[in-house]
Amino acid sequence: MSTQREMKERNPWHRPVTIIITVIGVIAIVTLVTVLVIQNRTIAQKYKYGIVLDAGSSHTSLYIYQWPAEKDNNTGRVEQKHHCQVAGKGISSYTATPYKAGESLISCLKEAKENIPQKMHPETPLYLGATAGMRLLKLENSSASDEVFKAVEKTLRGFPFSYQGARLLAGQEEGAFGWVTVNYLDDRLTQGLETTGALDLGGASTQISFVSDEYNGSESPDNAVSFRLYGYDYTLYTHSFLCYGKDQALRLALAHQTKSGPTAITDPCFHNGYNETRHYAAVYDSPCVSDQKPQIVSETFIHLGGGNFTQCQEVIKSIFNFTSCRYSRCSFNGIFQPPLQGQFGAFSAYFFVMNFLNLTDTSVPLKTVMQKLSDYCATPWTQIKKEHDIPLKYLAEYCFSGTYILTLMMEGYNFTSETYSSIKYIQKIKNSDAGWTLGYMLNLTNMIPAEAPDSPPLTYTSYVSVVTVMAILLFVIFILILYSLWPKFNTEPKII
Ligand SMILES: Nc1nc2c(ncn2[C@@H]2O[C@H](COP(=O)(O)OP(=O)(O)O)[C@@H](O)[C@H]2O)c(=O)[nH]1
Repeated sequence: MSTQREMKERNPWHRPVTIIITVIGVIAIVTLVTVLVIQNRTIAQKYKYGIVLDAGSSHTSLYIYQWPAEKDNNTGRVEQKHHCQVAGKGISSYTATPYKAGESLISCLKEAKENIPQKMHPETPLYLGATAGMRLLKLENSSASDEVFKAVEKTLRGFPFSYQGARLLAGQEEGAFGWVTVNYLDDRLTQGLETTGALDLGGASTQISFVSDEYNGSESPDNAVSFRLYGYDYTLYTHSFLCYGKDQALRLALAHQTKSGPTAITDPCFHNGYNETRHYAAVYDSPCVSDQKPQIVSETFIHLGGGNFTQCQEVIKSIFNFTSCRYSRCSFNGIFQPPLQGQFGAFSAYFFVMNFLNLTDTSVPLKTVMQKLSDYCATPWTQIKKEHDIPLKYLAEYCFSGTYILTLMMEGYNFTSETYSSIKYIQKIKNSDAGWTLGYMLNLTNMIPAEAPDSPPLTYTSYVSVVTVMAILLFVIFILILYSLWPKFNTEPKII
């Protein structure tokens, strides 16, 4: 002890040197870590934005997406920042007053202005895609559809965003972009993992899209969409059935039951006690059923409920045509479909309906699911109305919609009681809605590269951790070297 004290006393700069080196070392480490963390945070807080309007048959939705600015054209995750549901019906319902289709979008576009920083407005791309509602309107009245598009375009151009066009999506695009959305959000594309199929049920059309090892696009090439994403090649099977969305399918079912022009029908897909007067003109006012319109005996018919699941299934089966198939295998209506493969995500109305019916758990045996739906359909209308406080128009249709979903899947697409559990009913994946809009924007902004981008070997967090640990290690080694040199320092004053 006394020798040490003597050494310190004889070596006047011994303590100050230690203190100074320690202080400098600590300052260096703190500075290094602070710079790394601040640098990281500043970059991550800068976002870019994109807006997509989904002009569907039943309504229009606006989605705002955001992604970290520095991860443009890279693997950076694009996520949904905001969703706004446009009040009123879909744009295809404004044929008599097209300007109102444009006006209907204004409040959601104003919300978009509030949700995106002002300085980013001019560089925020704005897209509108219209689906089956407008596809039907175009078939029915092409000039009316043009007028609606013009009105919508006028409104969109009046906002400070970078307007990129309003257009009608083809059925294949709707199916393929829904598939891209699901697999992008599930992080399957960057890693080349086995993909998830996509089942989308809208109001006017329904899409099925999946990759099958037994499909390379040579049989029925119209159903093939090929992609190269992140260095992996995909040949996707996709088909969109126009008129088989749940609202048009209900018209097909009603048309089937009223083809002889009766004044009343007992519909097994509606609850016992249900009783509504319907106009023939309204039921048949769609290109999906207009050619089946009976010679009218009366303007209206009484729509009574029968509440019978099995009979409802029979009615629904009759809207599918299973008789002709010119391919090796078909789903229905003579449309080719390869064997089902892998997991499937079922979204949009698949989710709304099955969620309402408490039937989203597909690990429950299909037999039990059918029994529960059968019990629900057999529940009297007065009791259903007492138990649920939602608009009666929607409430009345869940027995039909649930039965339609199961029949479409089992009879139409050929799922079995064994493969039913490969379906997951989904609404959102990591806070972004499942649907075609995200895939559409990713494609149009070139956000998914064909080749795998050169990514740094470490994630940013690992990089910061490694640099910090190495800095501390170097500092400790530096101190140890210094200590090993101390005897030399200590002897010098002694010599003096
Ligand atoms: N129960 C319920 N049904 C919905 C909801 N949103 C839409 N639907 C219905 O689900 C169907 C499909 O809706 P959507 O996917 O928006 O189809 P689109 O309008 O054709 O694009 C339509 O029949 C809608 O009326 C919802 O939040 N709840």
